[in-house]
Amino acid sequence: MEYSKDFEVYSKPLLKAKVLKQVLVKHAAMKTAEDKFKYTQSLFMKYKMVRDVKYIKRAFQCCISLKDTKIRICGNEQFREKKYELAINTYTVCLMKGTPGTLNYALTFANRSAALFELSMYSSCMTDVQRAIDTKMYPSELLYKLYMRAGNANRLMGHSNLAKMNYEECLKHLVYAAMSKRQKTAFKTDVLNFIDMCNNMGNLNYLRINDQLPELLGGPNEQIPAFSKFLELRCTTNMGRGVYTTRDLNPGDTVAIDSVYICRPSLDSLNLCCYSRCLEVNWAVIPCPNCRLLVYCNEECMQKSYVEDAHNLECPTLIYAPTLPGKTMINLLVINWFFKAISQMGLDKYCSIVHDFSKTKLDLLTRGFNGNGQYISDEFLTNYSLYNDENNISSEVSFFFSCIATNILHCIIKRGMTIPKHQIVTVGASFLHMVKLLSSNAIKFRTSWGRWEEVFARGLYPSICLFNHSCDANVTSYVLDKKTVVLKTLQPISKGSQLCISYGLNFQNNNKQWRDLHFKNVLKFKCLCQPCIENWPTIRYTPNRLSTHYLLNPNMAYIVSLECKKFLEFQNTVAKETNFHEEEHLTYLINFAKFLFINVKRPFKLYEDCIDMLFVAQKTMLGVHKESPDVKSIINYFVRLDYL
Ligand SMILES: C[S@@+](CC[C@H](N)C(=O)[O-])C[C@H]1O[C@@H](n2cnc3c(N)ncnc32)[C@H](O)[C@@H]1O
Repeated sequence: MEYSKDFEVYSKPLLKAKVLKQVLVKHAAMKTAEDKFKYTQSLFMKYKMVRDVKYIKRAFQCCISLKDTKIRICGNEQFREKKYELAINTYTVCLMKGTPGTLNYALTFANRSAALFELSMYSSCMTDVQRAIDTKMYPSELLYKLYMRAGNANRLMGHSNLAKMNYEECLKHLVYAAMSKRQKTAFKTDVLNFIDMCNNMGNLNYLRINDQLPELLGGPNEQIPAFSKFLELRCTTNMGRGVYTTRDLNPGDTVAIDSVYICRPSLDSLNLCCYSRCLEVNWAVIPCPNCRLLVYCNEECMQKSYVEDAHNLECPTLIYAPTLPGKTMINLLVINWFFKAISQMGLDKYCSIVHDFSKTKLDLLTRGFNGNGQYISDEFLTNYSLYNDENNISSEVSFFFSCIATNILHCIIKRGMTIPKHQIVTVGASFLHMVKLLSSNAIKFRTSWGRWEEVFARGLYPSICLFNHSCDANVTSYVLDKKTVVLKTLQPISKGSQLCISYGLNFQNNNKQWRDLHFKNVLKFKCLCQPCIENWPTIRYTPNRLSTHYLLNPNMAYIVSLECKKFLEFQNTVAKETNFHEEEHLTYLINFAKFLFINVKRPFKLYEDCIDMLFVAQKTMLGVHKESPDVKSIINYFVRLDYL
């Protein structure tokens, strides 16, 4: 089983009592979530299955058991070894462990600013310099260094006036520096040279490209405002609901823009602001001083998250989150979802809504729509009614999910929340529903740093969840910022066809055998897309040369071969240019894709190549690479979104 290691926590006492088998059978036979929860709760009491260990250390933080000053020293060593990313994270851990307003806190901000500077993250560096100064604890004999760093950061960002002010402050504080007269004179000369440089360079302002959201094709859909007006939901017996188009679509059309409902980071990720309306990647974060687990860009994001994300309510429970069995991000999402919901509607209303939901049999095409017939991404019931693949999970996983739900509820109560007796089962059953729903619907954000990849957050986007998967996706997602995902068509799509995204697998790179295995083990459904049904070869085995075999219309042979030759030239020349993502190239790629779409049979190598190029070109046009105001960030941060 996928969760076997974690499952042991709960299965061990049952195995010891020789009852596991019958428990699984009995649990599987129960029809409702409420019955499953009640039964699991009774087992928890009888066999003492609760897991409520406060976290001792987080996976990433080998040094968390050290005192905060020692952690900073550890960061300094990593800095000296030029492991700047690691050093930044170690300093962040030090802030989590430390006490605001102390000397060590001030020094940590200052040291982190130095590492940020080395990675050319100048605006984050400036933020930390300012924080170090604001503590008023930073040693006065070292202040000149901070101002020098601030001057350099501002100068390199093109803010010459600000840089000059920093350099002047630096000179003022140089008198307190513990260095010889000669050293001071040499240092002063350097600073004056920098001031001269600032005088000659003027004041640059970096442009942030494409900050605006693209517009939905034809405007928003009346029923599902996150969709273009040309999309509709339809239901089929083998795929359930799916998204279809009511007119022909071109590659590049914006068909959906969805906002995150809830999102939670991996606890090993120390660079993502946890405020759900921000979710920016930020290397100069501050931790929540209470749970010391979630981090934020600044005080403002933290305060907003306390109120809007109900972090003030969930915070005490989070102390158990890292040691709870199961997938930590899913557990965090359940906790966050519950507290967000009760902060908006109160516990009584919450219980009445989830109870009614469990008793009502909903039509597939109307579930999730509110009383006005609309499907709204940030409404509770829209999300709570998402597809739940409970029929596809094994009896072990199903019981394991019940255990997680029971354990989360136990932790919440243990940390001080009062839930009246008559509501306990309703709340517990709702947790079970959420665990299942989130396990199959919460989208993963991955980053790649060179070859290394990590899932750094998971979030729920209810409108994107309506799209089915294809190993030949004709729609792709672009994560503008983590709170907004834009879906654009990647291929021509004929009127009446289904729009599909990729859940992380494609026929080009993954052969059918490999895909089948992943569908069975991870995604838990049998894929019914065209490449799977027709067993398309991977791109490696798709010949490059045009033959009559590929032509849909033999009369077009000459023109098709001419256009293919032109495309090969385009590939060769444009790939060598650095500015190939310009609008005219995008238009050329769109037209070539449309031309091949009606004239050749797939899979066809040049068509697939063209779609690959379109993906990159669209991404650049959307400015997805901009990521942070640190223009020259050397870390090529990249976000990919999938379910796998
Ligand atoms: C996120 S939901 C997609 C929307 C869902 N069809 C609904 O009715 O709400 C994912 C589920 O849709 C179904 N599905 C998606 N893509 C499929 C495919 N290519 N073949 C078969 N079933 C698919 C599977 O049951 C899968 O677990």
